[in-house]
Amino acid sequence: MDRRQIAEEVLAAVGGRENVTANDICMTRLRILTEDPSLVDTEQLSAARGVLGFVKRGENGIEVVFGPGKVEAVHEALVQLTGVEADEEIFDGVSGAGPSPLHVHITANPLRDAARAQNEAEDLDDLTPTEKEASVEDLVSMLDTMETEDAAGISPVEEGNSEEDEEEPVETSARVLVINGPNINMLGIREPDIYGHDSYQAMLRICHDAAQEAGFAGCTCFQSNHEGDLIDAIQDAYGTYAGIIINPGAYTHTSIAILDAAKAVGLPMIEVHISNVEEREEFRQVSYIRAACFETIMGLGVEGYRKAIFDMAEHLGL
Ligand SMILES: O=C1C[C@@](O)(C(=O)O)C[C@@H](O)[C@@H]1O
Repeated sequence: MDRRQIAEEVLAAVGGRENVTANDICMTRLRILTEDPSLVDTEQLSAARGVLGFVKRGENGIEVVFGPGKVEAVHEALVQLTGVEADEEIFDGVSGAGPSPLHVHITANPLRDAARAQNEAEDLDDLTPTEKEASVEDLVSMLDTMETEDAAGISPVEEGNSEEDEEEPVETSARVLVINGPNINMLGIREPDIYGHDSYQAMLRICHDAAQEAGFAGCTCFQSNHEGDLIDAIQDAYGTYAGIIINPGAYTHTSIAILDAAKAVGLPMIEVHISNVEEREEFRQVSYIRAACFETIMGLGVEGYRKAIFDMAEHLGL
């Protein structure tokens, strides 16, 4: 991703460099004040590469959402292109509307398509509680058959590091991806003395519930017995998910390629193992993925996924 090209695309969408009167960044957002807000083309903005969504602030302000770790580079390029230095007080005194709902641009990929399907189906507000239950169940089984359960999504979450963020919390669209490697789909059947009696379905339910309780907008569970599929899932998560919970199964101990994919996308990751691998065979003592994870949870059975999701939410400031 060429940061300068992205900054140029963003600038073109907000009415050109002359239309930018001030700018700043926070964790995942590029903040821009425009001279003439009517020149902002939100469709064009949504289509700009790397842009996950935008939030309008007051009359003239707009926050453009990028994945974590991307916004600084784009901001740097934007400052160079506009010659307008960052101003931390950019939105001080911006009156009027609080943040508008987050508009999200989603480009095609299988996980996102699953997300979109669920997002549409997840519009449960006008259903009765029983209908809601039923819809969630239907959805879970539908997405399970695709080896993907649950919502996928969109943007990372930002930390409320400014005063007005604390006053006007933006509803998050942060979604978490749970990736499981080979044989995890055999939970409940597979060596129950080591992995317990809880089924894979039970684990999916834990993830789904935990994600909802922890404040995520959704959760996708993906399982594959194939290394390349796991790598694809990690790559597809880029720009879509706020964080990844991963149990690579036996690939934990062998796969440099999965580690490389994790490092490539740079998303916050937690490594989970159902069993306590530290107390097992010598060959399980190596974990390649650990180098890309900020936390490892092991030996808690399927409950480890719940902890991971809550820890991820805390890490993201949800
Ligand atoms: O498949 C698995 C499951 C595992 O990752 C766990 O969750 O405990 C531990 C791995 O060593 C093993 O190969």
